[in-house]
Amino acid sequence: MSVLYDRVALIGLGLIASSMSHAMRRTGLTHEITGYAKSAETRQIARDLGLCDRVCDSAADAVAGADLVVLCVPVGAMAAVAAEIGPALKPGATVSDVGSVKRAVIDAVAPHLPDNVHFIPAHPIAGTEHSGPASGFAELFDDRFCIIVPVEGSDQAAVDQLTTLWRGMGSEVDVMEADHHDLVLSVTSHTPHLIAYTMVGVADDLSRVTDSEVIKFSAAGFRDFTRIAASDPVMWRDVFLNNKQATLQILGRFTEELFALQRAIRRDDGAHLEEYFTRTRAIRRSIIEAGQDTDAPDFGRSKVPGR
Ligand SMILES: NC(=O)c1ccc[n+]([C@@H]2O[C@H](COP(=O)([O-])OP(=O)(O)OC[C@H]3O[C@@H](n4cnc5c(N)ncnc54)[C@H](O)[C@@H]3O)[C@@H](O)[C@H]2O)c1
Ligand SMILES: O=C(O)C(=O)C[C@]1(C(=O)O)C=C[C@@H](O)C=C1
Repeated sequence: MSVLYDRVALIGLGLIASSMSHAMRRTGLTHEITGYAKSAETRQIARDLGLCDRVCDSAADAVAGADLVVLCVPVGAMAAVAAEIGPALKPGATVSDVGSVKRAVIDAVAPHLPDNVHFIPAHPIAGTEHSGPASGFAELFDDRFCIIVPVEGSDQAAVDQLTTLWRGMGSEVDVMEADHHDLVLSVTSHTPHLIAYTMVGVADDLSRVTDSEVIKFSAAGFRDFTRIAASDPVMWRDVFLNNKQATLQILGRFTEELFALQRAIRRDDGAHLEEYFTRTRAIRRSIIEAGQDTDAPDFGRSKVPGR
């Protein structure tokens, strides 16, 4: 594949940025990668790993002269980063992000960007429970979706170039409107994470009662929950605070269904339970048939070499 952007700046050097760096280098999508992260410790780890061609000590230095700038920081940090880089951006550059929430990121970032850059938000639907500069790997985005969320007036040529980059990193690209993205992701990603956090929290409370039998005898279902609930606390705090409306809407639906199942159990209503579980089993099967279940059969992706 040929070079798509001469210089790419990655702001925030965690799981997603480090995976992007590996994925871009895998097929030579850029000549130079610069990077910046808030903590000096992270910047040093990134230097030791050779994650970027240059790790800079300020975000403004990292973006100077970059043709593509990708904000890879927690959603709650996007506004401050955009304010810092705004005056240093190269005219004509594309600014994108990888935040898990789109409407709040657009509202936070857009006001800080000059008119002469292209702002094209994006969200790779790929991740793991690990974080930090050492957690990335080149295959993270392979056969996963990346959703591009063009804003009003987005330049089509710039959108096409970013689409080609994500395809070059292994992803399939789809386009969505921001509010729709946030509702869909609250169903498929955000609320499931909250439920996993809750279930593991309940088990942790219980383990004090049962003298850690919950941990000792944890079955496959619970282990899957623990993987999800090990995800980065700051990232997920920011996801929920910035996708409040959709999360509360889906949680409302979730608790209604939970109460209905609770009532079915109390009333010995086996028919309701069996009908419900038959319906949900069909969803799992349709995901597998659509080829979206790239994680099965292990627990997540913890067996990927080097992680
Ligand atoms: N982890 C996932 O599964 C996943 C998947 C898709 C998208 N995302 C999104 O990608 C973004 C990054 O997530 P990640 O998993 O790579 O997180 P991470 O915790 O691995 O990395 C975040 C990085 O941002 C840096 N950072 C934090 N605040 C900063 C600031 N103010 N200025 C500069 N750097 C700062 C941290 O030092 C760290 O290097 C988030 O917005 C997240 O919602 C995550
Ligand atoms: O596999 C995981 O660990 C993930 O949770 C990744 C996952 C998700 O699928 O929900 C999490 C957050 C994102 O924004 C995108 C992907």
